[in-house]
Amino acid sequence: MDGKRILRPRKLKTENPEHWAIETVCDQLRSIIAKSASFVCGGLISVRNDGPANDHGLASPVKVYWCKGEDNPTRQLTLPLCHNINSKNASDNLRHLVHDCEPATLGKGQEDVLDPQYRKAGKLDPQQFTSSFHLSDFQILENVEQVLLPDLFLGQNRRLKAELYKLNVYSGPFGLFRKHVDTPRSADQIGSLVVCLPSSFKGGNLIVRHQGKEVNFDWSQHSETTIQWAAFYSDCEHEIKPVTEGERITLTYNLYITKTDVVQQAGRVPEKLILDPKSLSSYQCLKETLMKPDFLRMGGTLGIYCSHAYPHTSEGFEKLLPNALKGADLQVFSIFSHLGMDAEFHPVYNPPDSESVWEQEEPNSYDYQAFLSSLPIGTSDLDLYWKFLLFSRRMRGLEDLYSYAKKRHIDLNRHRSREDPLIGTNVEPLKRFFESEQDCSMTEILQNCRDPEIFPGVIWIGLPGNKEKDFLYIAYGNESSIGVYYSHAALIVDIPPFHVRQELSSARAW
Ligand SMILES: O=C(O)CCC(=O)C(=O)O
Ligand SMILES: [Fe+2]
Repeated sequence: MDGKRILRPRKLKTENPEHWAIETVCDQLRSIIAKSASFVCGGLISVRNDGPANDHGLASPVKVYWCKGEDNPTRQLTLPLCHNINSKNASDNLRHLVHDCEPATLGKGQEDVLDPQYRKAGKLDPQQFTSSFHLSDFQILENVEQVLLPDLFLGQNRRLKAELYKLNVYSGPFGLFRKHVDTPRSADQIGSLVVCLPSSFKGGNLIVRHQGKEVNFDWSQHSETTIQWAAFYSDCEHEIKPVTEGERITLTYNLYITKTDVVQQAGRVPEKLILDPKSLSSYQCLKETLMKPDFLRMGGTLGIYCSHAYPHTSEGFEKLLPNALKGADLQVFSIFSHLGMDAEFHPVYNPPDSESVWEQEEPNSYDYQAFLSSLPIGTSDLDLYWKFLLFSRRMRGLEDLYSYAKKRHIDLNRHRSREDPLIGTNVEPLKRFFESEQDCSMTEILQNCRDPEIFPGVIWIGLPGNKEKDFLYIAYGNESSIGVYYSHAALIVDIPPFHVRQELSSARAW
């Protein structure tokens, strides 16, 4: 599929208010996804000049202790350097720290490789060092939770857990880390946190990007006297520009989501910190649209491509939903849930384009007439056909539309456009080596391996950006092949018909 094309709701031939209202809600959703949610945050803590740490949020100088191996002495360095009694010793210790670090690797595919053109830095593993810096002294995780893990629906109780990952030193004049995305270590990893210790350097900006937006952290100016930090979702691309002078010394942490139990009262999010989805500006816009009778009067389905990447084919990911949702995806999910509508996370498969079964059909055209003749309502009106689909969803929900068609031998496949994605029934772990014995087409392999569902008439919003390996296959036959099939992630939202929305709005006080 052409990734650059904007997927708009299919334009029907007649211009009517219903189609106009669909366009409006799609634009609103696109703008929620494009602008509103945050993907990164950061802060600064000044180090006190002297005297004991006071309660004005100032930090004590940071002591770092490290030992390169059993035969080596344990060394200590206090940062900022000016806090050491003997400045000559301090500079020596800083040199020792730089020297004792091993070259830092980077993840390429499944491997960790050394490539100084791409990453030039030193590292110590957590078992080789300790420090007097503790995130909890400055409530850094609580701050990060407010931005990256806002509690948008009551009872959610998700929290962040940080695991110290490395100490890194990026030294001038060539220390850098080019554009990359951090390798998630497990299904519950949601972000990365970097804490820059007080040590003078120039350059070394950290730039974090997500969907065309970027945040540039220039820590050089206050590098000598402050601790500076940044946290971001792990799927955001980021880079460290070259350090031109000095030593940029960081502690990096992996951030994981955890769900606190109600029993663990201490871990509960205080009620005052739970954001009300109604306070989001996008909530108002959506609510107004949903109250318009012209918008999907008979109900319908939206397929909203996720804005962030998820390890949705990692073992155990399904259990983390919806807690694992990030940024704009969380906002979309919370708003619809709050309005009483079903929003579900599903893997989505883009059709194997080259398939002859789809090639036969004109792109973008449904074989309405053929389908209509197989329908009990016996009408040839396009709009009624459309409404029939929506109506059957109203009656029995999405899943039943599929089994309805199956029972009556209605081949939905024939009525889909070549471009329509297929929706995976469940979030499932990566399937390794599905074997197909004869000459199987890609469609058959996909269908046998995952059995995704075909829903004509889903209104797709956004772009299928991030993809995950979904299954690996070997197809035997005349021309045997081996390959990987990817899936995207989307939120599938069932929009009830207008009269049900009216009931929901009064029952739930929208
Ligand atoms: O030091 C930083 O600012 C970011 C470090 C980083 O991207 C990493 O360790 O993967
Ligand atoms: Fe990184």
